[in-house]
Amino acid sequence: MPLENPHASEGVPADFWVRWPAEEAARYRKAGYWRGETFGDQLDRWAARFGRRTALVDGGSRWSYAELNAGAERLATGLRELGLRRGQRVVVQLPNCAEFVIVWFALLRLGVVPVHALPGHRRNEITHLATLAEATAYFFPDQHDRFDYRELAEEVATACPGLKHLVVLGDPQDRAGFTSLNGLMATPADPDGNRADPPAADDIALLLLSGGTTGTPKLIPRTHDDYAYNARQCATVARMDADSVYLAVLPIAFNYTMSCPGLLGTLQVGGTVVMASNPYPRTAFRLIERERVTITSLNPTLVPHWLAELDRGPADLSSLRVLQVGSARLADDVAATVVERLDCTLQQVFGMSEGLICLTRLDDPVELLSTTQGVPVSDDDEILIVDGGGRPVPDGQVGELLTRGPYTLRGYYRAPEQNRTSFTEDGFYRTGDQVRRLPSGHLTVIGRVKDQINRGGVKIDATEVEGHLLAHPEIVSAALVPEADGKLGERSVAFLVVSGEQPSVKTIGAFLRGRGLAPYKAPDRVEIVAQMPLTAVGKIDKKALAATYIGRRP
Ligand SMILES: O=C(O)c1cccc(O)c1O
Repeated sequence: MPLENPHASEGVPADFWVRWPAEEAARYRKAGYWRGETFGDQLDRWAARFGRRTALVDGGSRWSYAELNAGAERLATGLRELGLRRGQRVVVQLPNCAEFVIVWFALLRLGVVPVHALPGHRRNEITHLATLAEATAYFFPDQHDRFDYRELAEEVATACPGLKHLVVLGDPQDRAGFTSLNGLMATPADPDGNRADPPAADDIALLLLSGGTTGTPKLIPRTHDDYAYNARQCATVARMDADSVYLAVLPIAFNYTMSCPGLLGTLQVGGTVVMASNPYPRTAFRLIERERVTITSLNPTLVPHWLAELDRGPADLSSLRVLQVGSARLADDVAATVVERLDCTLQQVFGMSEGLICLTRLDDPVELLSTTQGVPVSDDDEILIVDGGGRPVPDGQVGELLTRGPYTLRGYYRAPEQNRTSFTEDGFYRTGDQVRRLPSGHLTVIGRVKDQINRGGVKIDATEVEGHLLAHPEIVSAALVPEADGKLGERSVAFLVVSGEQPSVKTIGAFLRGRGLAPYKAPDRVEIVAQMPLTAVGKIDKKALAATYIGRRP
């Protein structure tokens, strides 16, 4: 099956992915946004330029740029000998560790496309991703966070006959059909072989996951060209340089941690990336002290834990210059506290794996730093803020954010139906976020129109969970609705109409786990109702549910 529809650039709906129109692509190249350089080539260039500088720190092990490149070279050779080829897709589900980075660059050097699964995903999600992407391999750890991924891999392999290779980081336990990642990483390098059939810079480099609102996770194609630009712009705005030390606290598979500026933004300026193996502030503080970390990124849920850890005892965070907070709305008062308590610059981040990234600028006045979610990172990010009828609203008024630009997708991967509704005819992506724009260009996130719960920065697709709830024999009707939560920002409430015995949160959670759903998607609260309020067109009226049963204030 061809990976792309050759007519996509002529405006014909693409089955696989939608390229930017030729005119825009030419403009982005001319402007120097798209540089025609793959991530494999970038790693070569960085290794030549930054050779012995430290690229990566993971626990006690340190990798120079030259060592990172050599490691990626060996693994790429091993993966090629295993049979992986340019254009194939693989599911990668690895925690924050050096191996994630080596796997990522080895794959991209060959033009094999990683699908960025999250550590919390389980049978249902991984099976869906592997099936949708027609993946030929699955990379996973032996164990992580008290979960054994080897069992999961065996279940997934049964459900996905197309998965030829199960590549495990750590102990394969002699399980049949498992390939040891460490073994592959010891392959003698064949650099020429690895470059025999290189990808193009405007090919899909990776597939990110959408937060989703339509029942099943969607895949976001990102090219070498556009993703490198994303990382570079964010690194410039965050004023990163070769002395920057970035601490990866949130899952590395997140777009936020990968390239806003994250891992990729740091590497392209010759800085150092430090992997935190867990998100606890104590771990982070120790690493900040030891490695003299200069920048890290958190979500709003972690912020109070950091402040509490500061209260607990002295910590030397003097090296920290920028604290990014994003992936959910940071409350203005918490932002003000961060500005006051931490001797570094708060940088609010609002963005999406689909593309557009907004950052507050380091020299923004405190008022803007603590009440807005920043300005797009590219001069060519196009922003429209529209009312329900699609008409632009004046500055200062709230509307839905639409966007288009040099690193914002033009269509989801293999989702022609979805693409008809997620994009305007002229290629603007409908973000589903409600924002307000100040005359300075700063955006403030007010709410959302999409059917989603943002649970501590992790997005849950309400429709997807409702579909699973309806599979329960006694659930007649189901609606998942966000509710304000002091710790998570939002938590999920499942409103249920049931025919038999009333299920509890616990039994519902167990039921969903049994269906292979990621545990974070289970409702935090269950509310049984006699019947659902309906809208004029007969859909469940979630606004009415929220108004009746949910306190508006946290
Ligand atoms: O949700 C966000 O704000 C966000 C920020 C940076 C990068 C992302 O992918 C995001 O989803």
